[in-house]
Amino acid sequence: MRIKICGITIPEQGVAIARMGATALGFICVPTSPRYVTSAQINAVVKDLSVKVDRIGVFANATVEEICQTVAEAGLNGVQLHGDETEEFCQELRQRLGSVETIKALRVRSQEGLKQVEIYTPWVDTLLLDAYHPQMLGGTGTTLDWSSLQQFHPSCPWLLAGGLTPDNVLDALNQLQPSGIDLSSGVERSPGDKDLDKVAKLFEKLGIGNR
Ligand SMILES: O=C(O)c1ccccc1N[C@@H]1O[C@H](COP(=O)(O)O)[C@@H](O)[C@H]1O
Repeated sequence: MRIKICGITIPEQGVAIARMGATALGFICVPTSPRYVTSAQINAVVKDLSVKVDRIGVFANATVEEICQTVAEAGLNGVQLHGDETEEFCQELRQRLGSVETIKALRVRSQEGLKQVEIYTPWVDTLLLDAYHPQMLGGTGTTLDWSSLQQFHPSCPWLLAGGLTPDNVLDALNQLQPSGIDLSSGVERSPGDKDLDKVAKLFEKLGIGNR
């Protein structure tokens, strides 16, 4: 199962989290976020990584040009679109990015919102479900109603996000079988400052040892 730890801002923490067993590190490229990092800051993390780990940039309503520039500058191999990007936008971006993974995040407000899923699947590699929050785009710590997702079986891989913590992750995984999980605020001391004890507890709960 993929395990993405998102909102990395501090190089030593990114390196430690990758060693603990994360399969992906997420970098918030949304300027309004308290977890925002520049390409130079992402490079400072990526250059010290000694294990293979995906490097995902999180964008919201950025332009294709802005995303492609950051991907090239920061050495990302995946992008997560967390805003109101249309399926046409995903199609254009995917053509431009070639082998870089495209992940479309859907902020689920109701069962009705899940109907959007099939319009995106032809144009993205992976879907991500996050909880809807009226004021914030992401990193909210709000959980989805997992029981309502038990029939969610999209035709492409998907990541479960939204308010996951070391304490509730097994509960979520007992109800759902996502291709991966994505945690941010649930393993933090404060926005962008990861709590390595919480991250270690997460991997312990998942039965994953250091790499
Ligand atoms: O984390 C942020 O600040 C952020 C800002 C803008 C878009 C997405 C953001 N984070 C994403 O939110 C989800 C879930 O976070 P949490 O576990 O509920 O704290 C995750 O996919 C992050 O990539």
